[in-house]
Amino acid sequence: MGVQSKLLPAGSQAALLNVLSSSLTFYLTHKTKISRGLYLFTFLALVFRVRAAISDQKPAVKPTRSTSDSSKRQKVELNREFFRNLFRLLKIVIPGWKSKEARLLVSHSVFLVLRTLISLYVAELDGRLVSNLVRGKGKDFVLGIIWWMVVAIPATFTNSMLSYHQCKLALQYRTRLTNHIHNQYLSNMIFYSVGNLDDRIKNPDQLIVEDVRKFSNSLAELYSNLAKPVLDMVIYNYQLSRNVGGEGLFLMALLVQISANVMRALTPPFGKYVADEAKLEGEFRHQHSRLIDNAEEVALYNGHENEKKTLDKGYFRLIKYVNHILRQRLYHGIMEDYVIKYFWGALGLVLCSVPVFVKIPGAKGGSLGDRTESFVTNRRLLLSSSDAFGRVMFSYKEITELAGYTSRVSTLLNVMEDITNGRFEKNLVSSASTEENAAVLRGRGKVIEDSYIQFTDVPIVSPNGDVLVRKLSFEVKRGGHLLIVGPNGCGKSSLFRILGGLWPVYGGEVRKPPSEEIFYIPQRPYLSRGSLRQQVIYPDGLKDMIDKGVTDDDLMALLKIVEIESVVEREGGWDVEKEWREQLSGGLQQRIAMARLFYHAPKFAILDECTAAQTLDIERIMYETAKQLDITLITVSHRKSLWKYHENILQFDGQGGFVFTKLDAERRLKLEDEKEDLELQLRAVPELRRRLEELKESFQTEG
Ligand SMILES: Nc1ncnc2c1ncn2[C@@H]1O[C@H](COP(=O)(O)OP(=O)(O)OP(=O)(O)O)[C@@H](O)[C@H]1O
Repeated sequence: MGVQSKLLPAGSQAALLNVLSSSLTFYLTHKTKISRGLYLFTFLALVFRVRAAISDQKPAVKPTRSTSDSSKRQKVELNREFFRNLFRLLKIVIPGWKSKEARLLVSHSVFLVLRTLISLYVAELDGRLVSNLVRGKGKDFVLGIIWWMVVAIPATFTNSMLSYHQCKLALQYRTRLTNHIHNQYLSNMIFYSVGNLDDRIKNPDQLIVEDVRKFSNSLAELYSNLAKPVLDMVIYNYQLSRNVGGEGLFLMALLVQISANVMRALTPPFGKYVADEAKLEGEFRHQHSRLIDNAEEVALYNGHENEKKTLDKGYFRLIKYVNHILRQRLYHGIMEDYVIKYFWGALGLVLCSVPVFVKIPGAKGGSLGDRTESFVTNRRLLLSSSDAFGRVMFSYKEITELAGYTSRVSTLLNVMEDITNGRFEKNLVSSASTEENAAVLRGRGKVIEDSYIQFTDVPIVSPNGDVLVRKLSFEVKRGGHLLIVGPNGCGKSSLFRILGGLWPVYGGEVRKPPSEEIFYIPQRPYLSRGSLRQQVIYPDGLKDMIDKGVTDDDLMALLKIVEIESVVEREGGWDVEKEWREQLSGGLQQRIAMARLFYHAPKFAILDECTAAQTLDIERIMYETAKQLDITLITVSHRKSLWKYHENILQFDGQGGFVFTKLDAERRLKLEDEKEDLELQLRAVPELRRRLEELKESFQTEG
């Protein structure tokens, strides 16, 4: 069944609710057998409709690791899945009956009831005022106006409190949800896994910032947009049925129900539209973020034309979809306006005319003043009632929009939960399906905490299932500095990702010290937001630094080692905050990272091409200082100048093979030089051969 039909029952339930409230008031005002029967019938009809709307739906498919496009599975319907997701989110945003949110909801509800009662009183007052006017009772009229102004004080206070409560609730919901997501997102390295090990979420930033806000607003709005009109409908209808008779009201409600059913059949799937639009907005925004992140590279490549095409394409996709939604809203708006405002308005006028033409038991007499008073009061009640009913009708659109945001936020929570439990969805490379590789992917290895690093038969597998090395074995004991070499893409950095716990261990055994004893320095070091001091001590904060007894002078001494102490003065002191990534050159960033390594002085350090932009002199200072600090080094580098600082070498061949052996740097350098000489000589052989042929030819021609 399509999405469309699932979105509409809310509208027809609103209509049915109206019939129910009419028949209830009919029953209350005319306690006859017929009215009781009508009430029971409509009540049961409503119950069945709600049950059908829920049980009609099949639960969504549970995701498993697969290569399919998850967006195809995304459903935005008012089904069991939606209610389950909404309930789960409600438990997060309203954690208990004693929570601040619950208290806010209660006081919000009190103001909702208060407002309806005030409106009811105002309707009566309005009727009395006009009646006094028609009868020419000047004194009563003036007193009525003064009273009207007095009543306006609690009325306006109530209105303002209602909108204050709504905004406050939205803010509270957002705070709860954002805290909940941040707690999960920034634990177990989920922020890394969401982007790198799983394909389901393309832009978590959009989900956390935009969709959570929209969900919170939508939820807070829905409560006031739904609770108040439902309450209004019951109270106004009760009052109306006393004034105009229950039969007329019931008949009108029935006609409204029929027209609501017609509208139901013609309403497009707005919930799905909202979710799809948010997704396209996210993609477009992500493309802009990418351009900002890589602005320098794009500018130097003169790649703006290419980038413009990508951005234009992203915008065009988004805008094409928004236009489609706009058109749907236009057609739907025309139909909705006609039915709700004009058709139901006409029905209302007919209803107001009932007491004029029919004698209602208990109603006021037939003088012009009485008729005017009852007409003005009834018309106001009817307007309020139909406005309330209209809002319940309109709220199905809001419910479906809420369904869209619920679906997006729930997807984020589901993916984070799956990742925490080790379940990923990622498109796999074709080689992953071979029997041998599939067996590797099915396996699970052991991670044991120890005082040194050791890999025993551990496969190196990329997140898309590419088996780079089938069984890797090596070890790094304290002081056993290791050099890792191999061609591009052979899995050198992947080894560190497994060591750092970013990628799963598919087999064998990994022994490693706790993560705080291993430090990582990449080629382009990470510089956080914050002061210059924070760059040196990252990920420590100022408090950690003080607790460790380290002072700014100590930090300055570290910068002196790598010869960049002048940076502090040049940049305006330790406390200056800047976007350091843009402020400092690549070489300076690398030296800050070295100072950071000396500050933390971990037991093991992984240096991934981290001296690429440095002179041999600085490189020497760095390695010698690290060794003095008793840091065991694991280096990835192609620089021969670094060999002498290492005891062992792990050499990948790029075909899945590797050698782990002792590194006798001097002997190896000699061999390497000899090899290079021979290669040079070999390269010269064809040229020598050609020269020889030429000489032979000239001998022959010269006889
Ligand atoms: N997040 C990821 N998702 C999918 N594949 C990845 C991911 N990260 C790395 N890979 C793949 O894993 C393989 C090994 O990458 P790795 O970064 O370990 O190479 P490397 O040996 O360090 O190369 P280089 O010397 O170029 O840095 C590459 O084919 C790369 O495309």
